[in-house]
Amino acid sequence: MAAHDHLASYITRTDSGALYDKPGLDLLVVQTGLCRAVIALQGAQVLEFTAQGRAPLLWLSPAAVFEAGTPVRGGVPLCLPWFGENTRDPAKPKHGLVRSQQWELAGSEERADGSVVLVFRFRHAGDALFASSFECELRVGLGTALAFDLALTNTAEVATEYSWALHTYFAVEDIAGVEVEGLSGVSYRDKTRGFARDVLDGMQVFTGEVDRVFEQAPAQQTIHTPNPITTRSAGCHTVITWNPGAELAVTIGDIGAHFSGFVCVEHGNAFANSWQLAAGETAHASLTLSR
Ligand SMILES: O=P(O)(O)OC[C@H]1O[C@@H](O)[C@H](O)[C@@H](O)[C@@H]1O
Repeated sequence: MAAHDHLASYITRTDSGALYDKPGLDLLVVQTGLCRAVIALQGAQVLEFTAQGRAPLLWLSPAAVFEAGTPVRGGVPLCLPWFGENTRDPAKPKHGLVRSQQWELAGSEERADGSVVLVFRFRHAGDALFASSFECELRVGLGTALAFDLALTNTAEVATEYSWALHTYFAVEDIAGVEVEGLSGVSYRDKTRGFARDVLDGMQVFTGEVDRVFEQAPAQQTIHTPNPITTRSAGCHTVITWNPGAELAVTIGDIGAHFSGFVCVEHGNAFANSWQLAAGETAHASLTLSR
């Protein structure tokens, strides 16, 4: 594994000023024979991924804000240690704390197939936002597909509940034509109807605001849009489908009229699938995305 202070030749350090003309965040650009990726050290958030000869996988909002402590709209933010509103204290930030904090690049590895893996670490000491201490390792695999391996360790002395999701924004031609296959027959909670329960019959389509949490979801989905996208997961039992639709999007500063260019199909463990980790326990999950 290459030490983080001697970057491998395929990694370039840059910042959001140089890449997006919006200074504020440190970025890594990875360029290999198989792909190009841009990753923010804040949140270990992959912002762009394009496999050689393929269409870009991810959507990064043209209106994204690049400021320390502000989540970047697009790519693959990791929401953790809680997903969505904090149920015990709704005044706390939505989607936890790791997406808006700096991570450490702990190393990188090259695989025989030409793919590379960047290893990111984050340690939380335990504070008023989240009492238990924990450690996360996120391994980001960059090859013909984009792959994530998450290891979360509860380093606190008490058992703790964690909910989380890799909140992927996929680039689509037009949300109105998108169909997500692989969730038919699965029970979901509909956030647009007070988390009422329902069961999806057929494809998930997006004819307005969609905000659904599928529990006990299957391990594979296909997102039908020009250049379809495949998602495969292991150990992720919750899938969230989200697009705000035109009306709500105008109230979200970093989305606005751009809402039709993305669909969020998020993978993790939340609600009934949240992780209960004993003191010292580590849990693992993985996700592979390709187009
Ligand atoms: O604006 P945020 O905090 O990134 O959240 C975006 C969306 O994330 C989704 O996962 C939630 O289900 C939505 O309810 C939420 O609006």
